[in-house]
Amino acid sequence: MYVPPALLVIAHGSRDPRHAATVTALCARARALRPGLRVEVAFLDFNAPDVPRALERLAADGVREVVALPLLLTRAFHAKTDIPAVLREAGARLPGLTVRQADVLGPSPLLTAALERRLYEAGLRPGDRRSTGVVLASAGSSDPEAIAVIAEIAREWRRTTGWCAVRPAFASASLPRTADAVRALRADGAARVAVAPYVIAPGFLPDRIARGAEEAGAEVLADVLGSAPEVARLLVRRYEQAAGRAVRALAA
Ligand SMILES: C[C@@]1(CC(=O)O)c2cc3[nH]c(cc4nc(cc5[nH]c(cc(n2)[C@H]1CCC(=O)O)[C@@](C)(CC(=O)O)[C@@H]5CCC(=O)O)C(CC(=O)O)=C4CCC(=O)O)c(CCC(=O)O)c3CC(=O)O
Ligand SMILES: [Co+2]
Repeated sequence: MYVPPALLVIAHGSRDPRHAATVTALCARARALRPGLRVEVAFLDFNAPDVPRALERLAADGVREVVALPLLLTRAFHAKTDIPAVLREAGARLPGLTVRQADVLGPSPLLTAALERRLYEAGLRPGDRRSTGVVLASAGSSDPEAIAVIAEIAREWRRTTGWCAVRPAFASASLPRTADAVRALRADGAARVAVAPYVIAPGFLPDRIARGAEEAGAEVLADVLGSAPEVARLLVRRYEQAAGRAVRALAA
């Protein structure tokens, strides 16, 4: 009988307890979309279980195949270096287990849809589009590829949906900060500025984004992506893309 690979969602982790609570809620939503699929969570830092412990548990339960899905929006340090190293190391100690790393979540039209959902929940209306400048406020990275992708998402979002302007901002490692992007949008002539945090869960960096929005007087601050239904669907999609590759690899 074909048993689909288990899904191990690998989240960043945070000292802020809202982070793990949000990740847990998101995974519950993904589980509800695929009853029968085993979905577990592990954290890179700050929260338990860590990735080796979660893989040990799966192996102990007789699981043979795992899709490890980075709960990350960009292919940067954590996705390119950190997670592959952790998986290699843990996998070497669990020879009965095959672990495949799925692609990161972004970019995806589902994420843009979730950003729009959060903006409307925060009070924007469809008629506000042409007079509203939006800050795409990401966590930031020292990886230039990730920064370039965020800038491209901002351009594409503006082009396809008709916001007055969309500017990227970064909460760590890279510039501009949220407050600078809010001021730049005002200088562009936006009548109203909305900050859309492009992050998964509340925590240290999202709080920094919120402070920047407040400091520069943004009219609207959207919630984080969190357990938006579009994000839960995207988890399942990235799992299926990686699991499909696994099935083809077995057949070859
Ligand atoms: C490597 C680095 C930047 C660099 O230098 O490249 C970087 C990279 C990335 N972090 C990402 C995400 C998150 N980072 C945090 C938290 C912290 N991140 C911090 C630092 C650094 N993070 C730089 C190392 C500097 C160094 O220490 O050498 C901390 C320690 C301190 C600080 O920022 O000052 C602070 C802990 C604060 C504390 O102590 O509590 C949280 C949780 C939270 O915010 O609470 C989330 C989840 C947000 C969410 O929910 O989405 C992503 C996005 C991945 C994606 O989704 O794409 C990338 C990009 C990537 O992978 O590169
Ligand atoms: Co970080």
